[in-house]
Amino acid sequence: MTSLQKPEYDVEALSAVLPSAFREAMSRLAAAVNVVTTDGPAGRAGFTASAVCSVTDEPPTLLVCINRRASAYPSFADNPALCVNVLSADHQQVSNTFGGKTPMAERFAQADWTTRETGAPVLANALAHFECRIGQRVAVGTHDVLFCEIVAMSTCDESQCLLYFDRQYHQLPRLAPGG
Ligand SMILES: NC(=O)c1ccc[n+]([C@@H]2O[C@H](COP(=O)([O-])OP(=O)(O)OC[C@H]3O[C@@H](n4cnc5c(N)ncnc54)[C@H](O)[C@@H]3O)[C@@H](O)[C@H]2O)c1
Ligand SMILES: Cc1cc2c(cc1C)N(C[C@H](O)[C@H](O)[C@H](O)COP(=O)(O)O)c1[nH]c(=O)[nH]c(=O)c1N2
Repeated sequence: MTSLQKPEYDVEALSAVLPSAFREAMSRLAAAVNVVTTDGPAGRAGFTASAVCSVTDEPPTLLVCINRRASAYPSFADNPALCVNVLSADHQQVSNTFGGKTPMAERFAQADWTTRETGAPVLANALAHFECRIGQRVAVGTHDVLFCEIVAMSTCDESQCLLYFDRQYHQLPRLAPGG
């Protein structure tokens, strides 16, 4: 299903909490950093996203939250597929470029890309990539939550993890098995 659904709770009541206080508290929630990409009839686009989460493994599904004001939004609104590229520690500059006010062509020129199952750009040397068909789209406040069914994946065991915590990037090393 691809229709936009209304949330079942009261967004007005939630907005009593100041956005600035919410962001301050959220800055303590360390998150993996991803570049989410799409291509198709509505054009190629990508943006840096920390709001990415596993939903269920039956069927394998994740969610992505995208601000409707983002320049990438029109492409994600109308294309049927996306790719979540999980960034490695080597991708900090890629994250900055896709998270800033940079034209799309310049963003993609920063790194090497391939296409596989869906046509959404797949980032070379990402820690993992999840190619997805976008299913339900739910509007919540300023963002759309995209529920994404996985159609292809890959992982890479060579690199360290890139984390965003306290408004700064951090590198998390891979431990030896059992370590
Ligand atoms: N979910 C998001 O949309 C999101 C997440 C992270 C960063 N950003 C954007 O990146 C820029 C730098 O962010 P920062 O972390 O350095 O400082 P910040 O103070 O803007 O954000 C702190 C934390 O609050 C959350 N957040 C920020 N903006 C949000 C939004 N519009 N909706 C929902 N959650 C939001 C994120 O968890 C973020 O890490 C800002 O423009 C911010 O809006 C957006
Ligand atoms: C570390 C980090 C994490 C996120 C972001 C930024 C950064 C630096 N941004 C913001 C998003 O990448 C940014 O708004 C756009 O790429 C730039 O906006 P324009 O494309 O110029 O409109 C962001 N935006 C969003 O809609 N959902 C998200 O989960 C995140 N997460």
